[in-house]
Amino acid sequence: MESIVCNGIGKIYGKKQVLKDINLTLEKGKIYGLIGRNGAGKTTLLSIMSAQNPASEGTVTWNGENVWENRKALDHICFSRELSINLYGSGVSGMKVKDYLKTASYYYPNWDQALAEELIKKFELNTKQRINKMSKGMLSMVTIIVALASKADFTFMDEPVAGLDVVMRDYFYHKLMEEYTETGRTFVISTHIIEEATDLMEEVVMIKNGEVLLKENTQELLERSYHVSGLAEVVDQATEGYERHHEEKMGRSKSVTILLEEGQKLPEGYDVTIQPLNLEKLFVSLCGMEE
Ligand SMILES: Nc1ncnc2c1ncn2[C@@H]1O[C@H](COP(=O)(O)OP(=O)(O)OP(=O)(O)O)[C@@H](O)[C@H]1O
Repeated sequence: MESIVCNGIGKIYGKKQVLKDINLTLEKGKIYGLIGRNGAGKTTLLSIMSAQNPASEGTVTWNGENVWENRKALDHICFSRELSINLYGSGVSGMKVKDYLKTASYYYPNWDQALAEELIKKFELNTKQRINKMSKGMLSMVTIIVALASKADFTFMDEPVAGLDVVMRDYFYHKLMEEYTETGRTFVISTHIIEEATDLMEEVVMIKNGEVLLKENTQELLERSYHVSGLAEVVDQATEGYERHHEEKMGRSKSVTILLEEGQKLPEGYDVTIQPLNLEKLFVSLCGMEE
């Protein structure tokens, strides 16, 4: 089975360790959601997995081959980087969209020009416009076109919907699913708009402070995540022995998030309210601010 494997990836910038011992396997034919707070290390990880940035420690392999400076492996991997103010001053910023897309078409051996043109039309992009004259949403559209038209087996997208209006976000999710269903490519999508994208994610990879906090089938994760609230002492009794997170106290009441472990059932016989959590709320529970 085609896969990308991160083996003990670490990244240090100056004195700061931004990724620590990342061990991750990405399988062919899945959509992964990569979520983490600002600065958690998502972009750094995607750039290392696509060999755009060297790791300080560890290796990334595609089908067992190190991806670093490996043209054969990189033909199968696309990281369509966010076009942003960061690129201003670089060669890319003054480019016309059509020239940027032409460069991408040379780079990716399976480039699908018909798909690129379909997306250009749907997004109503003027391809004669220069990158540095585009709005944030338009820049996202260009990165989406490169990602989808690359037809790379492993395609990474960093906040692809940033700046897109709700109509365009909806179109993107639809097009992504269509592409995924037709081709069985693997997508890794980092996003801060978690709720909207939950249904797309077969697996969720949560990054916290440069480490993988969890990697799990999204549905299974949600089926074991609950919010328990009520009188503080009753909540404490009801949740004893469970994996607990994010306790919040309000006067005599409290709430806590519990994650059921294998074989564990929900607490019974206590006067508490138990509600399932959505992915966004679970994320806040696991990665939110410390009390
Ligand atoms: N080129 C760089 N030089 C120094 N530090 C960097 C560099 N790139 C990223 N960092 C630092 O690495 C850490 C992780 O950044 P990264 O961009 O990977 O996070 P992220 O999870 O993608 O965040 P966001 O959601 O805000 O985009 C941050 O502390 C950031 O300041």
